[in-house]
Amino acid sequence: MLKKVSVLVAGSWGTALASVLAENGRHVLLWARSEEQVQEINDKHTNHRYVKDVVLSPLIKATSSLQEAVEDADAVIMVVPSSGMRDVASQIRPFLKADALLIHATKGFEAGSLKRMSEVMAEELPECDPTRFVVLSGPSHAEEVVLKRPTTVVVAAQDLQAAEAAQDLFINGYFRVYTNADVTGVEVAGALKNIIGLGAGLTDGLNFGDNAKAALVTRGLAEIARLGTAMGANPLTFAGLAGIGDLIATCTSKHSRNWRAGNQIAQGIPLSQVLNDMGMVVEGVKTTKAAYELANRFEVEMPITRELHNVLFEDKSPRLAAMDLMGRVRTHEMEELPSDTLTNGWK
Ligand SMILES: NC(=O)C1=CN([C@@H]2O[C@H](COP(=O)(O)OP(=O)(O)OC[C@H]3O[C@@H](n4cnc5c(N)ncnc54)[C@H](O)[C@@H]3O)[C@@H](O)[C@H]2O)C=CC1
Ligand SMILES: O=C(CO)COP(=O)(O)O
Repeated sequence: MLKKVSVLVAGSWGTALASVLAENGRHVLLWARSEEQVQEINDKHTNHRYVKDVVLSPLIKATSSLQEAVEDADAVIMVVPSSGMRDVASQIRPFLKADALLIHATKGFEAGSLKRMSEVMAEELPECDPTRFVVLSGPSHAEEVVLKRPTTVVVAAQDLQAAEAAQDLFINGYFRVYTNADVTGVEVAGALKNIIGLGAGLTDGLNFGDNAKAALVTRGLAEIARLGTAMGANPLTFAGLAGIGDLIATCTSKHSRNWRAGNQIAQGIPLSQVLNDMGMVVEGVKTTKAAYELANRFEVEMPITRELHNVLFEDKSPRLAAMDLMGRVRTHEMEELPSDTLTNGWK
């Protein structure tokens, strides 16, 4: 029985996941970095900056002490931005029980090392069994989850019992949780969909229309699956919730910070201002850089990622990037399949 459950940290997604746990009758300890936020959550049962107009369950209590949050916890849910994962994982190491169920719901890679979040956790938490690390991902905007709108996610772990323990912890009538064994695929899909979400915001901002967005999502999925497979993922994972599911949610929703960032860039607003004004994490920007580097490392063709990289970091005009994408050398739709499969049907 998982008695003490903690969520790190009290941003949008951490607060939404804490709400699901509270709905399931769990007492949740939510780590917040500022005393003001702790007081707001404990006294007013709100977390206004991150989840507007929502009254939180009294079962959610906040603390600013990582030690208090993690000590004796049976399950710890890590929902820090990817840029903070290593630091927070190293800080909790002295307090974390080695057999605690460790779940992360972060969508990104570590900048520089290009490591997946579970790899970063494994390095910083060597006492814990990495086969029991769980990643939770899928189409799930915090804004809808706190309103108890029907949502589906996937939890992946190498160890089936760990995945099922995470499934038991979160599943309820509005939050349906599926299991999967493909940790790499679920992590890669969750991180890379944000790049395409940014691209969808750009596409919509440039009024390119529905055909262009459908193309972006479909060809985006193709390059996500290409890199993911090269990194060891099961290609089928990309047809699931963490793959096409989250692409649909991110590319079609105005809740998406990545979509909104892309949309603002299309209006000519500088990236630094977009990020500053958002006041919340836009993982897709750093992930575009990481994926561009991963594509080079694994020698995988990722044209959308490359063009977006050039728009974000090389000052390329989004219209020129779109023209260059459309003008690429002609190719087969399933170019990554073995050549005998490609010619099949034409013989
Ligand atoms: N918001 C959403 O709907 C969803 C978000 N996610 C993912 O969850 C992760 C967190 O995102 P959100 O909660 O949405 O972000 P957010 O911007 O709403 O909140 C971020 C939180 O992280 C804290 N923080 C920032 N830097 C930190 C650091 N270095 N160390 C510790 N804490 C730090 C902030 O104080 C804030 O509480 C991201 O990887 C995101 O992609 C995943 C699914 C849904
Ligand atoms: O991951 C998300 C929905 O599944 C949230 O997307 P954004 O970070 O773009 O808001």
